[in-house]
Amino acid sequence: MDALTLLLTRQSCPRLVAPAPDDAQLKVILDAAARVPDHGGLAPWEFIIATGEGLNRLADVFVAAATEAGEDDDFIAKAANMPLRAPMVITVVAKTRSDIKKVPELEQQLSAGCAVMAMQQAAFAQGLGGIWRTGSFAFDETVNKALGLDDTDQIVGFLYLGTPAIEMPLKPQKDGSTFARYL
Ligand SMILES: Cc1cc2nc3c(=O)[nH]c(=O)nc-3n(C[C@H](O)[C@H](O)[C@H](O)COP(=O)(O)O)c2cc1C
Repeated sequence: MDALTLLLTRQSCPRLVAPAPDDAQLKVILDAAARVPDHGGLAPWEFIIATGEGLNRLADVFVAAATEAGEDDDFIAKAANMPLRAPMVITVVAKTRSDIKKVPELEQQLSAGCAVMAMQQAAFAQGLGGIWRTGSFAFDETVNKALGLDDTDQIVGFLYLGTPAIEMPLKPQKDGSTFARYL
């Protein structure tokens, strides 16, 4: 797939099944993430890969967080199933530093966000599917602790990856110029 076709046809796929990205595909996905714009070369990211049993461990983390938050049984049951909606989930964490004056933390989080997008694009370009999700567990102290994150870390996405279960019709193209203006 050429670069412009990728940029102009990328879309999310919420229905994902096995197989997960294989080792070679995953390497491309992670290398694409490590290639994103990164002010100051801080590499302010961490990619936590869950597949196989790891998905059950992530489900346990979500259940613990939902329980701790006092959610009802329906939500807890939903939480237990969330990571099982794909054969691989990569939790992308912005590991920001506040002591670097020339690189505000927002820029570091944006770089981590770019990493999510780069990974989704790298998956898509290899014929895989993916969807970037967040939800309350991206902003949850219990989840952060269970994943061994620091207080200053911020989860910017759970990237669900796998093989598209269905062929997604191409969404209509939005006209980008409608969001633009000249100064
Ligand atoms: C930061 C961020 C968080 C998101 N969180 C969710 C989410 O929790 N659940 C969801 O269904 N979609 C979420 N989305 C939207 C999907 O990733 C996706 O972009 C959307 O379904 C539109 O599909 P498209 O990418 O094919 O245009 C999020 C997108 C972004 C950028």
